Amino acid sequence: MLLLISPDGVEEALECAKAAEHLDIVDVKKPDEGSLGANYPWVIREIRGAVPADKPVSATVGDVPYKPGTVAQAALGAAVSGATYIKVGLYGCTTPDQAIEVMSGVVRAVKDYRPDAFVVASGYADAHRIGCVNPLSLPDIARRSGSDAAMLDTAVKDGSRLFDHVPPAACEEFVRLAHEAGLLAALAGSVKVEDLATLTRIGTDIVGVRGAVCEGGDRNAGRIQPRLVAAFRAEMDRHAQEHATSVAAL
Ligand SMILES: O=C[C@H](O)COP(=O)(O)O
Repeated sequence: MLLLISPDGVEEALECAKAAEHLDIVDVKKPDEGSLGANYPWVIREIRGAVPADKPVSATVGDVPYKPGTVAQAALGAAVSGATYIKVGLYGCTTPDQAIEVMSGVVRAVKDYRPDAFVVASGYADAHRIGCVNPLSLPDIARRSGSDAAMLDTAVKDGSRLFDHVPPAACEEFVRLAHEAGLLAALAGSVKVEDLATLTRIGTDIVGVRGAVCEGGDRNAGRIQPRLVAAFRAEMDRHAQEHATSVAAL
């Protein structure tokens, strides 16, 4: 399982750089603009320069409206700024067809510019609270739009977590559908260390965190701490090993 960490700007990205050996993807966002809030192009550029070259930089394009042209142009902006993972939160899409239209535009805009870029179609585990597409429709939306991964995060950061809205069995189904479609499955949403056993067991490819690696577990007031990133990674590795041992024993 890959570890994606979301700093809110250059200062925190530098903290991530200190813990670079423990993480896999640095995900630029602007949390005060929403769960997948987009940051400025120059921030993405600066973070790309600050993070070791072998670590991919991801950028969120925002909690986007159903405006395919606008979103495609914004996604290209993120790619031009140096992000190679482009994450789109399909906040304003109420039907799978709308979401496919938005993601198809993103895929074309980004891959025409950089064919090896990795496009992530993200929905929300708490979609029922905001009226957007159903979480389990994301793998099909990602597949039909030519995206590379399907993701879930939570839209409302009020302390409720991924499994509060999409229980483990449904997350397992999400991962299964993503894999069946040839995609990676990414899961996030106030994920904590105690969720790692389940996320590992169900075959999650990427886990995204912020709060869990911030001081005091506070994604807003706390800052990302390299020692918490290292500790989170150690737990991930421990669970991966335990899981491999239990599978081998079957
Ligand atoms: O993409 C990952 C998100 O930033 C997760 O943030 P969170 O762990 O604070 O919910």
